[in-house]
Amino acid sequence: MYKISKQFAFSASHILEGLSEDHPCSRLHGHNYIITVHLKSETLNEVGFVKDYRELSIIKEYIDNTLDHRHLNDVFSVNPTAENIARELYTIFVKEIPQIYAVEVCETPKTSAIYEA
Ligand SMILES: Nc1nc2c(c(=O)[nH]1)N=C([C@H](O)[C@H](O)COP(=O)(O)OP(=O)(O)OP(=O)(O)O)CN2
Ligand SMILES: [Zn+2]
Repeated sequence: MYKISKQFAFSASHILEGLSEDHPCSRLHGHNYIITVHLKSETLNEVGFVKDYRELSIIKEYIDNTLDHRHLNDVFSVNPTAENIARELYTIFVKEIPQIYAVEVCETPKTSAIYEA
């Protein structure tokens, strides 16, 4: 099995619902998000790629147009936790790029949430 990944970055704000009032994440705040998209394939194409990294530009377009410098509570119909964002993005991206098997969302350099199909 071959596995590749590519990272994308965006900045956005959010408020997490359902937390106690004294939880800092219940207040408006922002992150410099890093999204890692993971792809896998049992075979390579004629060039030797799972998929050309450059063909992942549709993900960058989606992130730039839909997520960057947005308030994520306005973008997603679910609470914008890292876990929920990872699953939502997986569901959107896999329709265009079926080799995607997981999406990882990092809100800080120390935290990571992965949704894997
Ligand atoms: N399982 C999850 N836990 C938390 C999420 C999440 O999406 N999933 N989100 C948050 C906050 O939005 C934000 O990520 C803050 O996280 P935290 O680790 O508390 O960030 P800090 O930089 O403040 O952490 P330090 O420990 O002070 O470095 C919270 N939890
Ligand atoms: Zn947060």
